[in-house]
Amino acid sequence: MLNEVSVCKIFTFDSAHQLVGHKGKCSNLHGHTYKLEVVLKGRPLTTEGHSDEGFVIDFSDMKTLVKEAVVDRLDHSFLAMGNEPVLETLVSTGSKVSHLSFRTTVENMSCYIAYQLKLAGLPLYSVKLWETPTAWAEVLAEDIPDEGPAYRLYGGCDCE
Ligand SMILES: Nc1nc2c(c(=O)[nH]1)N=C([C@H](O)[C@H](O)COP(=O)(O)OP(=O)(O)OP(=O)(O)O)CN2
Ligand SMILES: [Zn+2]
Repeated sequence: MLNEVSVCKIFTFDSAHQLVGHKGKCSNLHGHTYKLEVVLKGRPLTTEGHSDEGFVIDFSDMKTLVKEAVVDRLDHSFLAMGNEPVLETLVSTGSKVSHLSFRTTVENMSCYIAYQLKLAGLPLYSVKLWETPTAWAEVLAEDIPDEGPAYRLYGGCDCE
């Protein structure tokens, strides 16, 4: 019986957000360079002579799939819950907005990303999202319910 192996690829993206109602400085509009660690788990391919022999997944395919499913959508966008006073101006002036409909904490963002990667069919093990060089949240794929993460939704969202 072949054993499973975890593989990890790291991505970065830059986004702005605002935590309305936060007691501290994060109630201001501000930005982060997020660092995203995606871990996939599976059995390395055993097909002799195949390009992917010995791979759980080719890192370059992983890069394409993760960028398509989440990174390119979030990069250089405003991460919107929907209750931010600046949102209407951003939309009306054509700025890139990710309409997420949940409070854009790093906890919720990590769950959202994990759910999107599961929906994309990746053999996800976990997602770790660094919001700053000193703060991260991590979620295991098995802890994301099939019907989606348990954050409170505010209005409609473009997540699906
Ligand atoms: N549990 C959470 N706490 C906070 C979140 C969050 O998503 N989850 N988010 C923020 C802010 O958006 C932002 O990330 C600021 O965080 P903080 O660590 O306080 O940032 P600093 O730049 O001050 O970090 P230092 O490295 O300590 O200078 C707030 N809290
Ligand atoms: Zn922040």
